[in-house]
Amino acid sequence: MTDIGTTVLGYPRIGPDRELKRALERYWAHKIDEAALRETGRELRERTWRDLASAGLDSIPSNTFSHYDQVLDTAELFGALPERFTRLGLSPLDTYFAAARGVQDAPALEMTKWFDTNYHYLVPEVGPDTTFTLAGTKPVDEYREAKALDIETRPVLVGPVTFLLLAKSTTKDFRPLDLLDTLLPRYVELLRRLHAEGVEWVQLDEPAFAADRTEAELNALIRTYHWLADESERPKILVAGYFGHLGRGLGVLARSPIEAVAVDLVTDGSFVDAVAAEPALRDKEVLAGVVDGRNVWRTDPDRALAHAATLMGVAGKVSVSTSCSLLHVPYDVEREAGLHSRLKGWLAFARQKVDEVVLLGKALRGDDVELSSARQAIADRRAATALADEEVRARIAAMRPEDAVRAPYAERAAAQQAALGLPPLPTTTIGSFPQTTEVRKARAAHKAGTLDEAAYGSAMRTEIERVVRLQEDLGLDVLVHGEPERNDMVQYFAELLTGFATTAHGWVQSYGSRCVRPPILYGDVSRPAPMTVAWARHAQSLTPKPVKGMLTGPVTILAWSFVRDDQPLADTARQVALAVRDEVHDLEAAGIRIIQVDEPALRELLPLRKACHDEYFAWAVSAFRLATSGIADSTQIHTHMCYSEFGEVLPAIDALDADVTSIEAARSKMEVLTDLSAAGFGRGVGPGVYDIHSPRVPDVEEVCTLLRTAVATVPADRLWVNPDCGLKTRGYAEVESALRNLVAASRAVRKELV
Ligand SMILES: CN1c2c(nc(N)[nH]c2=O)NC[C@@H]1CNc1ccc(C(=O)N[C@@H](CCC(=O)N[C@@H](CCC(=O)N[C@@H](CCC(=O)O)C(=O)O)C(=O)O)C(=O)O)cc1
Ligand SMILES: N[C@@H](CCS)C(=O)O
Ligand SMILES: [Zn+2]
Repeated sequence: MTDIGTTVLGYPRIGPDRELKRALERYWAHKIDEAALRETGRELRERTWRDLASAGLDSIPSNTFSHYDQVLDTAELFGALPERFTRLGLSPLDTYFAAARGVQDAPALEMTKWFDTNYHYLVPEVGPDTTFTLAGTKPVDEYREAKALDIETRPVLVGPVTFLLLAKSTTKDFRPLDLLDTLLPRYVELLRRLHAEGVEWVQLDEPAFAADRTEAELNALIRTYHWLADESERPKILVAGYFGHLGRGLGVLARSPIEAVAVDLVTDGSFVDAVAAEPALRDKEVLAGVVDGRNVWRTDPDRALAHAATLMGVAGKVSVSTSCSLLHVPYDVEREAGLHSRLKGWLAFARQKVDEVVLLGKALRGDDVELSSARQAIADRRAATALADEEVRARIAAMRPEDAVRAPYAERAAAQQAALGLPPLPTTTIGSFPQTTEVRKARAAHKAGTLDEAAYGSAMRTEIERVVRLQEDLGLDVLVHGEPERNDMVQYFAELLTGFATTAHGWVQSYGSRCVRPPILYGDVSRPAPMTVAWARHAQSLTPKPVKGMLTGPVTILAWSFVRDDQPLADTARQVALAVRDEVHDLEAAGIRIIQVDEPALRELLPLRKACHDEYFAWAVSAFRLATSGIADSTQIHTHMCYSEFGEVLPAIDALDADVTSIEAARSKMEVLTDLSAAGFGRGVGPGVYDIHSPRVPDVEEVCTLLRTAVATVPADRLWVNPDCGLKTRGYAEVESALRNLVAASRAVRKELV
């Protein structure tokens, strides 16, 4: 009889009420000291471990807590923070935060998407001279902390190969993976320390192997786990591969002398067959990731048990687990009093998923457990979502290919220039202006019912007027209304579309202290009424300058929601696209001449495996085009992208056919422009010249330098001047100065043109 275990690969850490977010922001504002911040972290860890232990998991992860990001933690742990931070003379914690957030003379590390999720990690910087040392004790400390509570845990670490594959080289022609042999001895040192501490198991995360990998990278995986396993004074090693199937990585891990492998059996349902066919797993423990760590639907117990059962007899031991860390889902659906009870019955957040794992473990052991309520929930959801919105489906079916095509760009560009008469290097912003405490308080009061609709509307209109006047004063060419009415660029729309539900407490960490409440897309989507027109019309009524309408695109709405898993994403995307299209048409009818449809998640949703790229590009691009066509040539469509490396999606960015694309570029010093030009991109482009991730204010000369670089690559008549992204996370003082410098730089470089 195969032994059965239960575990999860990780857990949320921001706190059920975002306690860590509040403590971090208070610490950064010098309102609490380091001890108080650390105490908040300790309380959250204790709560998590106690919850997981009382739920009945056999193995409990630790070191899943972070003050900002687990990749940054790893860089710090191995003494790999760049010198520009370590030489500042700050405390270790402030050095860590300087790397995360930047300070005036030391720009932060780059931040980018954690695989295909909306979580962002900080990109380690390494070069040929990087030396690693075991500089910290965080995994040991957190293990000890749990042990003192009488809770045995399994420290979780970013695996060495994934760490190096995620790192960025500071030197041309140098591959971070070449540092493997200098990094592995430090991991060995850490394993020894953990062993000496009494740690029985350690988890090394290697999600990089859910993407296509070269022979050299697979060899690095082989080398790593032979090297680490060779150490005799070490805990047992579990390697976790998640966010998709492991491809050839599975065979490598199965043949490595490690003790356990965690596999994701949710993302690709067929992977279970490859795992079952892997003879080298017979002496290992396999963690069957059958509970979805990234979506919020209740697990189908029969499917999960069938998958786990397939592995019995194949592996030495099978444990029921989540497909990935639960970092990507909210804490507890029980708190969602406002959710419709029927929908709530279909959902499982992190706490419920732990119970699912425990229940499935018991069922697999042959215990007499009650599965009927889980089965009933699955059946009820199936029955309910089968009730389609026939009107939406009929509209989609009636759409013809020509409905998603605009006139050639040259014709549109001429019509737009005639209508708008903009100067070369026009200046604009990406949409949001700082979300002040007053704005958030007004929204909270409106939600609580203490500020009525009229008073809330009036407060937002006042804010819009303030933002319009500020932009006029700054001398920007294309204005925005500033998005004060939006809690979030996806949630706002989800609240106004049918087919979506939103939560009150469903916070998920996006990066550092920033969180989102991803909406739950459970049914067919339509737009009952205009969503942004009144705000845009109000802003436009205040100024003769063009005001850009501001929408979120279909791909991003899907990427930042919990999506239905009962139909192809492509079908859901078309429904959302049609709703956005309705809004685009209404904005145009209201006299808005420029409309921006943000698609910052275009890169994020790109499948990790190349074999799936073409299918993705086809539906993602056609959804955007469906959303942005059927309008006059003179109406200018903008799109915007950020927080990603764009290399692989450049052809798709081109295929979107937007008139202007604003794109994050400041930290990478305009590199993206060369890449775009090389990909044949020939429309308007606004490379970000102000890094909004940092409180740093760029000076005029710095922006001029970036613009001169840009003008050397892109003809000036196609070049726009804007920040990297929206300004909602920044404060007014820094934003005003930065935008003033941005406008001054644009004017200065304009003069150099001719
Ligand atoms: C642009 N990005 C976005 C991503 N994903 C999204 N879904 N949205 C994005 O904008 N991904 C990539 C990038 C980077 N990621 C983020 C993610 C999150 C933020 C951010 O600023 N988040 C805010 C929360 C936003 C929000 O929902 N605000 C609500 C609730 C505000 C609130 O906390 N209210 C208080 C009460 C009011 C008070 O007294 O102040 C409360 O509930 O306690 C709102 O405004 O109504 C964050 O703070 O984390 C940015 C980039
Ligand atoms: N229009 C949005 C885009 C963020 S990616 C904003 O400005 O916040
Ligand atoms: Zn952005």
